[in-house]
Amino acid sequence: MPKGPVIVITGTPGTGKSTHAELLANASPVPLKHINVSEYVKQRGFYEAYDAEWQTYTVDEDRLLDDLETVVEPGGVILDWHTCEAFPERWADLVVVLTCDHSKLWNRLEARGYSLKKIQENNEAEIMQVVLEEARSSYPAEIVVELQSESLEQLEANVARIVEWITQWMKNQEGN
Ligand SMILES: Nc1ncnc2c1ncn2[C@@H]1O[C@H](COP(=O)(O)OP(=O)(O)O)[C@@H](O)[C@H]1O
Repeated sequence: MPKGPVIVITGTPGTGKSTHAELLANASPVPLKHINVSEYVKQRGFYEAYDAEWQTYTVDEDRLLDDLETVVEPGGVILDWHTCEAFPERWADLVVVLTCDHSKLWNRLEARGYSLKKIQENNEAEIMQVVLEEARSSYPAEIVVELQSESLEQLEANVARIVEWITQWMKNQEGN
């Protein structure tokens, strides 16, 4: 039996993935290992190059996924990344897509010191719902949940909702 579910938390940069993942890891009824995939890629050198113009790393997906497979396989993991289509469909028990009003998102990314170009790119992606579409085309509809992340109230409610989902998931596992 898996140790716990595998929860993908995705969304445009700045929507609140890491904030949600940290709170969720603390509040979860089963231990969940929070993997911030961007940090993981940097720490382990799973990238091919650094693109200075876009201030991003070109990820070596084969190496990343090979490594992550062993981490994800036992279960009990939160995968926190701004994209989700690279993960094999079978990995995820739940895919949470965070969304945020684009003007609020703009302010968050500005506060983070992103270049104007990068803010614009992400802002546009949020307006076009790029990550949501990606999640919907990569996973079964019943495991994809869209949650708004614009206020602290929503943050708390979202975490509580996912905790409830985990509790139910654990019960279903016991029943199997
Ligand atoms: N629901 C929310 N309400 C208010 N502020 C939030 C919310 N979610 C995230 N933030 C703030 O937005 C910024 C970006 O959040 P972060 O979790 O780092 O985003 P991501 O991991 O998606 O890039 C942080 O300053 C965080 O405190």
